[in-house]
Amino acid sequence: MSWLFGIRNKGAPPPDFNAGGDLPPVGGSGDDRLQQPTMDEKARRSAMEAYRFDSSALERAAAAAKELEKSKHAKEALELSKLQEMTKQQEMLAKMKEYEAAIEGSKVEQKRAFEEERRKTLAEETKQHQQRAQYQDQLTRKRYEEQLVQQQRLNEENLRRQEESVAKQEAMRKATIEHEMEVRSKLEAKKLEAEALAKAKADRENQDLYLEQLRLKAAENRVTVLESIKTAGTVIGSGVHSLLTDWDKTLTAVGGLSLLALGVYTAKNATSVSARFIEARLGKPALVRETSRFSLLESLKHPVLSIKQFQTKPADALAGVILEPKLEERLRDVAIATKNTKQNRGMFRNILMYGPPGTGKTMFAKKLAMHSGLDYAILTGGDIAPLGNDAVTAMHKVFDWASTSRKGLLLFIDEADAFLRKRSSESISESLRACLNAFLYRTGEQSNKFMLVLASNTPEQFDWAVNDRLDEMVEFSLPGLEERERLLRLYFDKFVLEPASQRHRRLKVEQFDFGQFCTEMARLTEGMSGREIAKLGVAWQAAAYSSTDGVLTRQMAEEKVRQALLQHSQKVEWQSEAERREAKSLTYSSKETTYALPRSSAAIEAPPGGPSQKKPSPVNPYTRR
Ligand SMILES: Nc1ncnc2c1ncn2[C@@H]1O[C@H](COP(=O)(O)OP(=O)(O)OP(=O)(O)O)[C@@H](O)[C@H]1O
Repeated sequence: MSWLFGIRNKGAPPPDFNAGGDLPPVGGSGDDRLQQPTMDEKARRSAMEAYRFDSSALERAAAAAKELEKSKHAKEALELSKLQEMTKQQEMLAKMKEYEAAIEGSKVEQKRAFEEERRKTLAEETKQHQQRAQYQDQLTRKRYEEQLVQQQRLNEENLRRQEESVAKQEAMRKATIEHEMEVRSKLEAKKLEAEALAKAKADRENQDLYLEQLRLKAAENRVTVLESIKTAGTVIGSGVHSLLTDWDKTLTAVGGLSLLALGVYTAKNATSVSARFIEARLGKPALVRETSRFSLLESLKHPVLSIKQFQTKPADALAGVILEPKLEERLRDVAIATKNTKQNRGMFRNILMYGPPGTGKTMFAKKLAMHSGLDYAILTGGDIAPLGNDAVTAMHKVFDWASTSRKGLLLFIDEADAFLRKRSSESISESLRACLNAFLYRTGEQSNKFMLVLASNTPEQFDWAVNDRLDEMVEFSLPGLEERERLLRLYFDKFVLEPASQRHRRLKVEQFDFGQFCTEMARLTEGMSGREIAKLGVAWQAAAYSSTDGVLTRQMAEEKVRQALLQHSQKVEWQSEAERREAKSLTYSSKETTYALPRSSAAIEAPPGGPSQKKPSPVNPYTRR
């Protein structure tokens, strides 16, 4: 029924206004479509449409009203339609409100955009202001700089003018002075000439007078000297006469003179003896580099160190020294013999320790001294040559000092070949020869005060007399595979594991098989000395400390070994070069206890296959495999 109130259902078909009309249908059948309307016809139809009135709707409305009147639900229908109308109106109102809100929103948006635009404009204006101000500032600066330049130019011009005028004045003044000097010198010359002439004239006139004066002065002088000699002779003569005639006086004079001479002589000798005594007991000789012996001066200088030295107890002579088992056995015998000698106050034996550097010679000598309850003193042969003529005195001082030791002294001379060379050798200087003689003199007899331990890398250079004084010769060779492994373990433990176990240290170690690692590295480090392996331990520690987290990884440790090997091969190359030049012995027999089997330099230079063959890779000639 909605169509009655002008509401048409979407699905309902539109009323057929053409039904029964005289207008032709718009669509039509296929035949009608063939007959297309003409243009006039179309115009006419549209004009008719404008004035046409549809009366069928009214008719239907009337019929419906009638029907409604008859219906008993007419009132409810009306109410319902009213309600529908109100609902629609409310919906329309809500939509209007929405539109209004949208309009308000758009106004706000418009205002915001406007404000944004205004802000941008303001910023742009400010920027332009700034640019203008900068530009003006630049202009002002430029102007100021130009003014400055102009001012400077003016100043320079003024200065130049002033300088010119000063130079002119100076030139004038100089010319005046020169003229004045010229005039004055001419006057002076004339004056001098006149004076000389006048003096010459006067001298000529007074010549006789001068000669007379000189003669008188000489006669007076002669008389005075003769008188003085006569008086002195009389006085001394009468003195000697009275001394000789009076016996008491003669005796007193002789006695007094003798006493005076004796006093001077005694004082001189007593001073030097007491000085030597004090020096021998209190101070250590300058040649001694390091000593465990107590000395008052040293203990005052290093009190803590001295107390520590007192507290150290005799330790095992081979503790921490890793050597070939046979050598260890031999050294242990040496240590026991030394200890017993000390205890029984026997005569000490002199030992020579030879072999490549860094194989533990010094280390063992120190431990030997401590083990036997002796003091030790370390000297270096290289310190003696620079002393020149004083070397002999210094050498005597060392032995004097050694002889005063109460505990007994192990005198360790490192690099002994530096001054104990063959006396026939040309390279030994006169003072070194004298020093060697002094050494030989002081070591000619066995001593129960000191034990002599010599260390050398080239013992074949020793003088025969030195060799004659040696009781035992021990060779220290480079560590073999087993010893290297033990050394690696020792220093890995000392420098890495031990610090890592201490909480306050920053050092840590990654978890890996340390034993396996040391075994592998021992195979790689062939030819390295004990010192080089000890340094490798320090390098591991340093690597850990230098890492960000303080952790030593296996990779880092391996890298350090690789670097140490590279450095080692480089050192060996240098060493062989130097030794070739000096034609020194390069090899030691590791098995025998004899030494000095010099190899000819040609043998080193030329590889077995002839000189044209490839140079052998640098292998340490001391290596024991
Ligand atoms: N056999 C070894 N066992 C343990 N450590 C060793 C050994 N050899 C060398 N070292 C280490 O190397 C360092 C130096 O050794 P040492 O001074 O005893 O060598 P050296 O043979 O006297 O050398 P040089 O001939 O150059 O004086 C020692 O402090 C020690 O850390």
